[in-house]
Amino acid sequence: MSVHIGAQPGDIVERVLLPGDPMRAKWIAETYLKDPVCYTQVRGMLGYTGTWRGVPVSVQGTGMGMPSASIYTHELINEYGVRSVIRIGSCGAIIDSLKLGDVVAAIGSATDSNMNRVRFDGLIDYAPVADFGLLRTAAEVAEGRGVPMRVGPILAADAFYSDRPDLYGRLADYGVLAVEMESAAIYTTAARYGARALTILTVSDHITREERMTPAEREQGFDNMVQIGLDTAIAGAA
Ligand SMILES: O=P(O)(O)O[C@H]1O[C@H](CO)[C@@H](O)[C@H]1O
Ligand SMILES: O=c1cc[nH]c(=O)[nH]1
Repeated sequence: MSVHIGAQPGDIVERVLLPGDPMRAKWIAETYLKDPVCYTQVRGMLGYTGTWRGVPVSVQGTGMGMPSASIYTHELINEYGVRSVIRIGSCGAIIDSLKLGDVVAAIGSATDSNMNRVRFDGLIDYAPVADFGLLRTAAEVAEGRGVPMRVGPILAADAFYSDRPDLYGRLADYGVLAVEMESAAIYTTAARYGARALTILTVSDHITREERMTPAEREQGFDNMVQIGLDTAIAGAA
């Protein structure tokens, strides 16, 4: 086992879905995967492996925020040989044209996190981006399913409760679609260790309209996103 994941070598397969919420990982495993096996309960951050359309897939909770997500992404890639990670999360819409339940894929992730400033000594504004192959596959899968999926940049924020909500409006002026809290760290960690990463999100809140899903909807109301994530994860392996 690694420091934060209680799995043995071989328990986790090379393609992993990453919800922030560990209870969403449990729901996905029990709802979509065949013969799911829970391989870790360390810190309550549940992880499962099963099969989707006959192909082995793992699903691992990451917790909230970039420090937590980067721990799980690092250990999955470096300790368990994971080659592709697809975050499936909730987000707050920044732009007006998104509504609750809409699906978003993050082509790139702006961030207020200090982690990459430390990495590059504050000299470079590193641009965390999605793997193009995964993004293209997800776009094709969404289209094939008839699910409109908005592709664009998002914000990965350290704070859920921001003291600077005025910045959301400015980000919208620059085409930033939505805010969540992990994508920049997952994209950066995957890039650093030669793995592929994508973030797909479902709009659970609207930042300016003050609309929001219930906690139960955030845990289990994401069918379109989950199935796009699963089909994208197994593309080429089926
Ligand atoms: O629904 P998840 O995947 O946890 O993602 C979003 O929800 C949490 C905040 O409520 C943060 O983790 C944010 O990124
Ligand atoms: O990080 C997040 C996730 C969902 N909704 C938000 O407003 N922020």
